[in-house]
Amino acid sequence: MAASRSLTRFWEWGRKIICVGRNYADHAKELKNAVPTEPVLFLKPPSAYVKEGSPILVPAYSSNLHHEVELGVVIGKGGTAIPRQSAMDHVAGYALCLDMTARDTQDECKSKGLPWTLAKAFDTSCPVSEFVPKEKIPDPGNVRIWLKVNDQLRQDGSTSQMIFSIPYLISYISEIITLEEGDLILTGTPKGVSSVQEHDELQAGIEDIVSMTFRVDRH
Ligand SMILES: CC(=O)CC(=O)C(=O)O
Ligand SMILES: [Mg+2]
Repeated sequence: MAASRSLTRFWEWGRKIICVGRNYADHAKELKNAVPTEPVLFLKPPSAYVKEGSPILVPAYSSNLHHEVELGVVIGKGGTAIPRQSAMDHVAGYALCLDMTARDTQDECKSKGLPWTLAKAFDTSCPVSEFVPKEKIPDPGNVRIWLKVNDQLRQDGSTSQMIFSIPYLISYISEIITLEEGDLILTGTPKGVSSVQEHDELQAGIEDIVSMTFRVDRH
């Protein structure tokens, strides 16, 4: 008999990680990107997951690895073309996530018109916290997410600043990509992204609901 799986360990399910870019106007502006009128989507593979206790690895080809703290939405019930009105019924819970980004590689990909895979999808590019059940965040559209590097606050934003709301994103994404139980949606980062170096310590949290700590290492 197959062992039953629990969404509290969603990162073990091997499901999709769907990321939304430029969902905060202040971050789009700090990188001199246009504020989008439609969600910008990209993917990470499940091999991008890393949990506390293991390091975030700087890819050998990058010398400018950035942190991006983001609220992650864990899908509990799959669907295609999910209406916005019932989108939150598909959410099992949340996780605090980092969308680690090789910014120098991303800039090069952008200038050559190439996809962002090398910049965004490498092993350990998606550090995640423990699973946060839905009931613990009654209003995911208005929570503080923050990140410190070596005890210095770098990112401190509220999900109320998102351009596209969580129900809108679930509905929009599911029109294009069928959502499955165990999928994770990264909802974009607020301003304050910056470089991390080998041996840095990253601490991040969703208010005082959940926090996590990671060390940075080199391949
Ligand atoms: C410019 C980016 O890397 C977009 C992104 O991931 C974001 O969160 O915004
Ligand atoms: Mg991001």
